[in-house]
Formats: sequence, structure tokens, C-alpha cells
Amino acid sequence: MSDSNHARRTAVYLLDQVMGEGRLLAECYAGGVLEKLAPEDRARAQRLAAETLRNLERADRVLKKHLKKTPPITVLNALRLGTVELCSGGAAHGVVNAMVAIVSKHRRHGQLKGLVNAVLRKVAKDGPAEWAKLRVPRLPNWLRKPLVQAWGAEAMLGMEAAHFAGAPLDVTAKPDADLSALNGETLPTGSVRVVNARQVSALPGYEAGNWWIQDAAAALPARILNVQPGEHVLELCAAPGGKTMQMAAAGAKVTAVDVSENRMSRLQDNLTRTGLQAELIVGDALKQEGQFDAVLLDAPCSATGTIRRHPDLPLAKDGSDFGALIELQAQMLAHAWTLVKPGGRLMFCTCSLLPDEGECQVEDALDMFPEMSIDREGLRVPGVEPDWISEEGGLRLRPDFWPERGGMDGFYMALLRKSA
Ligand SMILES: C[S@@+](CC[C@H](N)C(=O)[O-])C[C@H]1O[C@@H](n2cnc3c(N)ncnc32)[C@H](O)[C@@H]1O
Repeated sequence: MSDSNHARRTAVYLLDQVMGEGRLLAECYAGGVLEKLAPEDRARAQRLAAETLRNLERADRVLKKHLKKTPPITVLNALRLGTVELCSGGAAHGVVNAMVAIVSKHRRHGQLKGLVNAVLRKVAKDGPAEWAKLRVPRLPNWLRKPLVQAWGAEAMLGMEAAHFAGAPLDVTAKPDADLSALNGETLPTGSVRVVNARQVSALPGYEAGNWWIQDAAAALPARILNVQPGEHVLELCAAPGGKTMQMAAAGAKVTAVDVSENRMSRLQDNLTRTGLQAELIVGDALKQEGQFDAVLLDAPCSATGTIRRHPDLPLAKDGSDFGALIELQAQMLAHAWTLVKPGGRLMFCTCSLLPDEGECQVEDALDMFPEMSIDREGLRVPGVEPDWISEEGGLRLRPDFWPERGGMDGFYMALLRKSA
């Protein structure tokens, strides 16, 4: 049976994990946090946690004037969740009582239920009027600073507006599929954007495997690589398989490698649902061997291009693990290059906004490998605008692009050719 307090209590726990333990929501979900919840409470807990994180800066501004000192993290998170609910139209009585009940059951901080009651009553009175006037939340400085340096202050504000707005649902169709029943907008790059999608598995064509979820930006690396029927393609870091499915649907013989068994089983499920085929290898990209017509490397990265869908990321992380990722990307790019046949091509991409994980990696590789060249012309597929092409010849995509259409993920990609 559904229980709205169970969903709220779980949302507070998720906020504690992100803000207190530096864990990502996806890690919490994979750890089974939601397993005991009814399906509707599961969706509600996820939505409440995500909305609170998206609005964290605003909730803290509203709360600041009602708090003399900062309460323990879990009490603060209950106040933040209550504030976001109250300021987004939640019924005052229900929200205040629920948050008081949650805090009163806390082993160590139960006595702070009076504080929660008093503060949230004040928020219920003044918060909603103030809410609309608050600025769009900014990224924390550890990430904001390098992004302003890379793209400028105005672009940063555009990206923050896109993060705040969240992401629509984009899908990629099998070549022969008719998606008209989805009533989506066909984007200039060919993806279909569905607005106000609720339960994905209930949408027309999902069960039949006619399409899969894939952000419009994430669909471009495989489009640009443009694999041909019969070509043997290696995809490194492939799961959960959006790009694998694009290339298999184009008729290529795809070998997909990923180190995560869990994520590979999702790739297998995706292939089964769509009726597509690929050879799957659970293993380390750096240990793969062979020679391929084309290689696609979607390297592990900071994922800073996906903040619209993952508002927890800038709050759980502090950038301290990015150096190791940048090093790993360089190793993977160099190894992937050894697997490309003479005359073949490599698509290098990351869902990052940081030039260190995109432009700089490719500049270094072009310096290191004399037989490597970058193909600017190959980037000119439908919908790609000329000013998205960067100085070294890669494609830089940002969440503030297509503002009138609802944005896109941040991504970087480069098409690298090996001389014959
Ligand atoms: C950006 S995601 C890939 C997304 C995927 N290409 C898609 O389009 O659905 C990066 C992936 O790299 C995988 N990974 C990380 N380290 C790896 C390694 N050493 N070898 C192979 N895969 C690795 C992760 O498990 C993760 O699935």
C-alpha cells in the first residue's frame, strides 16, 4: 500500500546520502534503497529527492532567516524537503505534520521536532511568495569556476537555467519504426522529444522495442561515426547500450565491451527488447585486442554534461576524483587507437562539460599519433550547427544549446581517422 510518509522518509534518507556521504542517487538506487517501497512511493521518493536537490540553494535561502544555527544534516534535509514542497504548492498542514512525524522518530534528533514544526510553519506563511523571486540555483564553485573559465559567464547562466529546467525525454528510433503515436517533436538531429512523458514503459512502441531512451546529444556520436552494414565495430564502455543499439540497427557487426556486469545485463535487456544483436564482453577496455573498421569509445568521465537529469552530481561530488578519470581517458584513447585498422576511424566521446575531458584529450592525442587526423567534415550531419564545432575540430555540445526546444546534454565528440 502506498504511504506518502514512507516516500518522504526515503527522500530525506537519499538527501542525507548525497549531502552527508557524497553518494550519488544512482549508487543509492543500485544499493536497493527503494526496494521495500510500493512502485508509486518509489517514484515519489525519487521525484522529491531530485526536486529538493535541484532547488537546494533556494530552500537554503528561505530557511536561513528562520534558523539561528545549522541543525544536524538529517533535520536540515527534512526542512529542505518540507520547504520545497511548501513552496511548490504543497498543503501546509499535511507537509508540516509529515516532516514533524519523520523527525520525531529519529533516534538521536527526535527532540528537534518542535524546531521543525516552528520553522516550517513560518515557511508555509512567507516562503511561497518569496520563492518565485529567488534566482536560478548556481553550481557550486568547484565546478562553476572551471566552467565559467571555459565557456564564459553568460553561457554558464544559460547552462544553470537548463539544469534547473530539467531534461525532456528523448528517444532514438529503429530505422524502420513509426513513432507518430508518441506525439513527440522530431528534432533537427533526428531524435524524437516527448514532452510530459510519465511512465516510459507505458508509451506506445516501448514494449515492441521500436525505440530506446537516449538524449539527443548522446545520439550524435554513433550518427557521426556512420557505421555501414557489415562493418566490424568495437564499442568500448558500452553499457547500457544506447550507442550499441544505434550501430546494431544500422547493420554493423558490433562487439560491445563494458567492465560492469550489472550495466551489461541492462544492455542485454535492451537488445532483447529491441530485437537487435551484438556480441557482449564484460571486461576491461584496456585489455581488449583485435583490429576493427571502427571503434567507438564513450569514456568514463565526470558526467557533468548530465546535470539536468542528475542534480545530485554537483552536490555529492567535489571534483577530487576527476584527475584519475582524465588520466584513464587518456589511456583508453591511446589503447582504442591501437585497435583501429589502418584507414579506419575512432569516435572518442564523453558526456562532460570540462575541456580536460574532451578538447584537451583530443589535442594531446593528435600531437602523440602522427597517423591520426581529425575529420571536421564528418561532423556535418543534419542538425549540427557550424558554431558547435570547436577549434581542434571536435563537436562541443552544451545544455544551453537549443534553449527554445528544451536544451540537450553536454557532450564532446571527435571523429579521428587513421591513415591507410
Ligand atoms: C558513459 S558510460 C557509457 C554509456 C554507453 N556508451 C551508452 O551510450 O549507453 C561509461 C561506461 O564505462 C564503463 N567503464 C568504466 N571503466 C571501464 C573499463 N576500464 N573498461 C570498460 N568499461 C568501463 C562503465 O561501466 C560505464 O558503463
